[in-house]
Amino acid sequence: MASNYTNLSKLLSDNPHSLRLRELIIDARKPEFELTLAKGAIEKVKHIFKSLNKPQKTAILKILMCKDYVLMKGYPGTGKTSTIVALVRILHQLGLSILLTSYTHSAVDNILLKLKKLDLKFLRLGRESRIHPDILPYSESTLTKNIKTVGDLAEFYTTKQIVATTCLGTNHVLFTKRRFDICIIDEASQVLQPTCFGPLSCAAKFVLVGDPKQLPPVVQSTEARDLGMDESLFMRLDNTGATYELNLQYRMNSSIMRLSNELVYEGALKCGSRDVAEARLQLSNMENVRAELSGMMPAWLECALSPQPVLFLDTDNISATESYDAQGLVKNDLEADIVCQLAKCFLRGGLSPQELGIIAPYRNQVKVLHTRLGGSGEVEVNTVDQYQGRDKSVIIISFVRSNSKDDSSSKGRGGTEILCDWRRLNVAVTRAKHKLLFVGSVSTLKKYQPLQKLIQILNPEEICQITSVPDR
Ligand SMILES: Nc1ncnc2c1ncn2[C@@H]1O[C@H](COP(=O)(O)OP(=O)(O)OP(=O)(O)O)[C@@H](O)[C@H]1O
Repeated sequence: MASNYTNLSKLLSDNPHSLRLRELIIDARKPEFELTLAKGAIEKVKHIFKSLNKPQKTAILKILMCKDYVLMKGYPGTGKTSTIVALVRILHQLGLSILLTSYTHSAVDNILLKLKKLDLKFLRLGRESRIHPDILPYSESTLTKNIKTVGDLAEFYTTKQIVATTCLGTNHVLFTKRRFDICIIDEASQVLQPTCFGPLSCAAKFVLVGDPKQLPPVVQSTEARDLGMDESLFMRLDNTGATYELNLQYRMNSSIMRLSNELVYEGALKCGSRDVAEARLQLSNMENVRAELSGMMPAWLECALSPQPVLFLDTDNISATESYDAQGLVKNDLEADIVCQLAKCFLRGGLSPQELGIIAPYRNQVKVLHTRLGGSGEVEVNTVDQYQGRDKSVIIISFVRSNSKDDSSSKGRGGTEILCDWRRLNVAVTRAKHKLLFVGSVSTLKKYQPLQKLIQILNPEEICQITSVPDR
């Protein structure tokens, strides 16, 4: 919290840079752009542009031409990381200094691992315990090990062309000494506005990379949320004419992508190639599993194991009612049984455990599933929040809620109920590459607007009734 106050005081400081930032952020002044690029600039970096698609190229060109800022809106799987890597290479080649930041340590290091492979040199600030082991050779303590004098240290801090840290890491002494040509904030739609002001105050212009249709900043206090604390800077600046969209995605096949398009993106999301659009789950041993189970396999399981990419398994016919543990936390044991049976079949069919992901909106259900799957090795079970920015070949989502309470009681839980959050649902449905399975009670889930919409947009063959309880 203290660094957020410090950042706010920086924004309110009496200097030309803070004044310009206030004009852009508080007064919502339109950002300015150069009309052309400097001669020769494109020639120098043409080879880096080659691997990018058209929206990615446009976004980078606009960044090179901007005088103030650009927002790069990256829908799920559209190559945000690849585009940031290309951008950093281009800026580096053009001799500009770059401050690279993100909300989490893992996102910073994800980009740095790719820059390392390309042989780019950088300084990674931050606690060593939070830095990826392969990035440690670029940490401050490693790189300053042989520096003996204050003068040499000052020179070291002022000459590193690429410096990377989290948004909260910009309270380092280095930032009192220098201003970067450009600062990039990845995962910007998850960062609190005052936290963003830290990196912004250290650079002449900035690039925010994010997607306001995915998770917003985490704000625990309902009062603060109601007062607008969860509005990210990305969201605030999204309508000023500086947003460039990356809409070609390389993750989901077309059936999975359609859900997100109909839920939130209004058809803007497109498959990057035919191969991506048509990709299906192909498992080497699935035919054998089907043969072994033939005659014993209920219709819903047969349907779930078929190559069909999207399926909602409805539990209404088996009364898989939600329950509560001693602390009053919600779980659903029967849904957990169904998820485990599905997981076991996919693993026996030849799916690698690393390519199977299980999502539950409630932590208690995550715990139950973890315990049940204990024997299955590395299958990751997590909440939606933990899955942002990640993908798996197959995703199974257990929605948990199943009750006979009337409509008004679930509305009573109102906007704070996790299942009412469109952005969380959007993140959940955009993690699977080849197959996406939902498990839940249609009659209960219809009481939550985003899920009502999801159920409504599914094709009839994408909904299947579970008619028999799986063995434990
Ligand atoms: N122009 C491109 N042409 C072909 N493939 C691409 C292109 N850009 C990105 N990709 C591929 O798309 C996949 C996703 O890229 P990347 O990890 O950069 O996406 P992202 O937007 O950061 O993902 P997330 O939504 O998880 O944050 C990668 O496999 C990457 O190689």
